[in-house]
Amino acid sequence: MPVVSLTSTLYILVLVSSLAALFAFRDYQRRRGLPYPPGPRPLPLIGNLFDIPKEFSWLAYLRFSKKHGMIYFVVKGLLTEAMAGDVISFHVFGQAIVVLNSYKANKDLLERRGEIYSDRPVIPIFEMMNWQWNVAFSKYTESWRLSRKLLDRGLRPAAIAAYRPLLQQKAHILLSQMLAKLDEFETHLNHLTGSLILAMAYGYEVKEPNDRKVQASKAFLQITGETSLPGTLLVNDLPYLRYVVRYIPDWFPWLNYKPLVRYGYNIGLEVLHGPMEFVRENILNGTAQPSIALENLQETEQLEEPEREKAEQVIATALGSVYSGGTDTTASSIMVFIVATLLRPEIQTMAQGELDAVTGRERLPRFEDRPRLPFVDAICKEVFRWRPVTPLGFPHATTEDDVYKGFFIPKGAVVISNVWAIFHDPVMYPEPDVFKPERFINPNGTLREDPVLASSFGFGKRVCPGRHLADATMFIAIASLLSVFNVMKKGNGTNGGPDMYPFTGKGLSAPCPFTCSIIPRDRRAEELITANVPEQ
Ligand code: HEM
Repeated sequence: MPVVSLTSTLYILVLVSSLAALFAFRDYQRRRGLPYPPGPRPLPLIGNLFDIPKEFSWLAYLRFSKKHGMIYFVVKGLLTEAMAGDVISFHVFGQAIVVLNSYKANKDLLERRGEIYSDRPVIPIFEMMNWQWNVAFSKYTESWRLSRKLLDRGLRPAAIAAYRPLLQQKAHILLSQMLAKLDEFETHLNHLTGSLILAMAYGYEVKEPNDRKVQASKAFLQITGETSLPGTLLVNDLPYLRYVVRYIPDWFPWLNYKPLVRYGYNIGLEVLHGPMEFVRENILNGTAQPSIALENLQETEQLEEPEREKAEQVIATALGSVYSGGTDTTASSIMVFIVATLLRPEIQTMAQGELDAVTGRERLPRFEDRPRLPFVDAICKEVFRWRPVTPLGFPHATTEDDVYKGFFIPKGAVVISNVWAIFHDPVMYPEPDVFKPERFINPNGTLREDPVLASSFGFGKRVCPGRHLADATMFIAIASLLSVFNVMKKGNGTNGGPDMYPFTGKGLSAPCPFTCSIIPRDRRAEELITANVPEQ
């Protein structure tokens, strides 16, 4: 007996080693001997599964990047370090993951070679929830192009400029809500960004602070953030698992995805169809308000079936993607501003001085004031840099084999932009962990433009279509808040360091719940708020 079992063991060993050697040989042939970008040594089969942490992976990627490629050189007699490990790679169950840690590598690949770097990886959990319709997760296909064209048209700078009165009105509502319930600032910020997108996209007016449509988009983005990155869910790293998970009993740990899939599936349907049904009903009743949906639906009227149905599907998917992707990102960025103000209160005083000089405290700030508010603008820029809410952007995928700096990047590789690494490079941004809007002010007091900051919104063909809206919303919300409110630490404690305000560490990085005092600056501020409450 023991002899038979020894023989079988030997057979298995020989088979496994031969298969491994065959795969290694075929992989070597495919790479034409070129190496993959540097990275930690993978273990057999599972690869680097345990090297990629489930939380704050941008920090781990930055560490690996330094470990695998810091170079040192002398500038003006000083020993200077720079990152050469700007492209690193990992393998998880045979899937190549390439992380781009510098602005240059992201521009070179995602933009200049955009034709082969603009796909999205298949994320099994999203397919299980039936979320492939979403523009952000869609493969690089013709239907993505159609939805994307609609979004680029509806959210282009000229279109956003036309929405300025609406943006100002929403900012004034924010101020009045803050005044009424000072402690509920997070709810008010979600209301601001959610109601703005729902009004623009569907002509839907949010009335309740906890409106169901706003909650649904928040839930959608939260699931996205918590499940999309490599290393967060086993089923994403080992896609074949999706075919067996339905047979796994509910009590089984790690692989019980059924509740998540059910929840995500329902939220997905709500986001995709809910607001569109609202618009269609209103068109029938003759009460539809101007919106991107209405404008596009009217254009489809002259089409015949099935073209008309297809066009309506493009509108629903494009707007469902905007509604699900644009709410929480902007609201979280304004929350970052509040945390930054708590850490550096003098920033608030400086910005208020600038605002008061422009408005004379006779009125609230407007978009036309922006050129005369460089410091407020610098605060918005520094918020994006200091704590980017999407520190790893959203993963791209390659559609062809490629070679960069002598390294092989295979077709189907997941490509991640480490925006955090770009924004925390001490050579480009000295003292990167300090919130310092001053870094964007020129010695003559004007605003210093920094093209690198655009990285907050991704790269190439998949760059965020909502970036102009996000930028405008951030400016008007921050300028309006600063002009009438003081943000202060609650109680009489010290302001502490950045660790006092922890951030979430999966996909989307937003401040964890915190308390603070947001109170009107004085009687004049209260009068300005109440005099500007829009009629609803
Ligand atoms: C502070 C606010 C925001 C940030 C930081 C942000 C960031 C991003 C990033 C990093 C991407 C991925 C880009 C890439 O793959 O290279 C993205 C994609 C996207 N964003 Fe935003 N975004 C914000 C606001 C918005 C808003 C307001 C909207 C809608 C009005 C929006 C809609 C989208 C959509 C639909 C995509 C998918 C694009 C595609 O795959 O073609 N985002 N965003």
